[in-house]
Amino acid sequence: MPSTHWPAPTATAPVDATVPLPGSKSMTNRALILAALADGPSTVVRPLRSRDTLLMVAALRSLGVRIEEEPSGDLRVTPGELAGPARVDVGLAGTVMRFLPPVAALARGEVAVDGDPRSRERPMGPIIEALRALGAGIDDGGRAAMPFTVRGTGAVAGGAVTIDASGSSQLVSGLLLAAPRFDKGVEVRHEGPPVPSAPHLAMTVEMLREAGAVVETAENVWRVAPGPIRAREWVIEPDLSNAAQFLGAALVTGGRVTVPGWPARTTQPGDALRGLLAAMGAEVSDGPDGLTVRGTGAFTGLEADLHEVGELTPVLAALAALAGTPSRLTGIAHLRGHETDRLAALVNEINALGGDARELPDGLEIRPRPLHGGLFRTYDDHRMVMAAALLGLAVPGVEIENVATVGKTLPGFTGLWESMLPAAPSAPPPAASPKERG
Ligand SMILES: O=C(O)C1=C[C@@H](OP(=O)(O)O)[C@@H](O)[C@H](O)C1
Ligand SMILES: C=C(OP(=O)(O)O)C(=O)O
Repeated sequence: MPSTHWPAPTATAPVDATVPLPGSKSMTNRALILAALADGPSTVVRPLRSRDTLLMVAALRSLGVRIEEEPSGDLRVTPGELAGPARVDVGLAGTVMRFLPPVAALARGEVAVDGDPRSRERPMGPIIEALRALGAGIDDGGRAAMPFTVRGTGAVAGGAVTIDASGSSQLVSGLLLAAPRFDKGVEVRHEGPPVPSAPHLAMTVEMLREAGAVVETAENVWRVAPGPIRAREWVIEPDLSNAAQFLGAALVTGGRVTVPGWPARTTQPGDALRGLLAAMGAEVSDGPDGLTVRGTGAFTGLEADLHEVGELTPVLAALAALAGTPSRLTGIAHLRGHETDRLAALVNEINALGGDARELPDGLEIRPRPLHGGLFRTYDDHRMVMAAALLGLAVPGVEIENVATVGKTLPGFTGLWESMLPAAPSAPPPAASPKERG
C-alpha cells in the first residue's frame, strides 16, 4: 500500500461484486487478550492482520506470551508468565490502549505504555484511575493519559470501582477482559452520560462467557467473578464495520454488493448496516451467499442516532453527502475522541469538496450539494480513507491523502476496492490502417 495520495477511482458503471472481508478488529483483539490470559494454548482462526492487531500481538509478546503464526494465517497463542520490563506501543489503537494496561497490571515488573501522538489525547484517565483503585501501581506523571508506566507485582486485587465511561466503551471492556484474573474479579459501575457502543460491550461479555468466565450485567454495572479463562479456538467473523463502504458502493452506483460469511447472529455493530442502509433506500437481503445490498441509483438521507454504532459514522456521512435528501446523525459526540475529531474532520473534508456539512453538539447535519474533486485529508484515520473512497465513486478527482493509514484495520483496502469496481469500458480497437485492411 503506497503511503501517498491515492486518486480515488470513479465508478463507470454500477458495481456488481462479491467482496470477502478480513476478520473483525474488535473480535481479534479481544480473542488475543483472552487467549493470552487463558489456562492453556488457544488458536485464533482467521484473525485480522492489520496495524491494530499486529500491535496487540507485539505487546502481548513483549509481556511473555508466545504467539506463532501458522501457515494458514491462524495464530497459536501460548500464555506464559507475564513479566516486564517491557515497552508497549499502542499506536493509535483504542483496543490496545484500553485492553492492554489491565493485562500489564497482572505482570511482574515495569511496563511502559505509549503510542502515536494522537493516542495521548484519547480518553484514558478513567481506566488509569480505575486500575489504581483496583490495586495496580501506575506512574502517569499526573497526566491521566499516555505515556505511563505500569508497575506490576504479578497480581491485581480487583473489587468494585466506579468510572465515567461516556468517552469510550473500551474503558469498561478493558477492565472486564482481564478481570477473571484479578484476585476478587471486578465490579465496574458507570456513572455519567450514557456509555456508547453497546454492541461492543455485549461482545466483551459474550466472549468472556465463551471463555468460561462468570459475568453478570445490570444497567451500567458489570460484574466478573474471579476464575480461570479457558483456552479455546476463537473463530473470527468478517469485520462488518469494514463492510460499510463496500455495501455503500451499491447505493452510490445503483449496483449490487454481497459480503460473504455475514454471521446469522453477531454482537458486531456493523450488523446495524442492514437497517441503516435499508432506511436510505437499499434493498437488503441475506442468504447462503452472504449479505447482499442493492441500490436503485437514488437514495435518501438518514436521520439516525448512531450512539451505539459510532464507528459507522464516517462512511454514513459520505453517503449522506451524496444522498437525495438531508441527513442528521446524532448521539456521536464521543467521536471527537476517536482517531481524530471525526465530527470536525468530516465537516472540513466534505465541505472542502463543495459539500454542506455542519457540526451539531452531538453529531452532524449534512445537506446534499453537488461536489467537486479535490484533496481529501485523512488525519491518520482509516475510516476517513473509507469515506473518501465512497465519495470518489461519484465525484471525479477525489485525491485521498495518506491512503496507507487505512492499514489500521484494512491493509488491502485499495486492492479490494479496485477489484469491486467494474472494469472501465475498454477503448474501441484502433482503426485498422488502409495497409492492414489489405
Ligand atoms: O471495543 C471495541 O472493539 C470498539 C469499541 C468502540 O469504541 P468507542 O466506544 O470508544 O466508540 C468502537 O468505536 C471501536 O472502533 C472498537
Ligand atoms: C474508533 C475506532 O477505533 P479504535 O479501536 O482505535 O477506537 C474505529 O475503528 O472506528
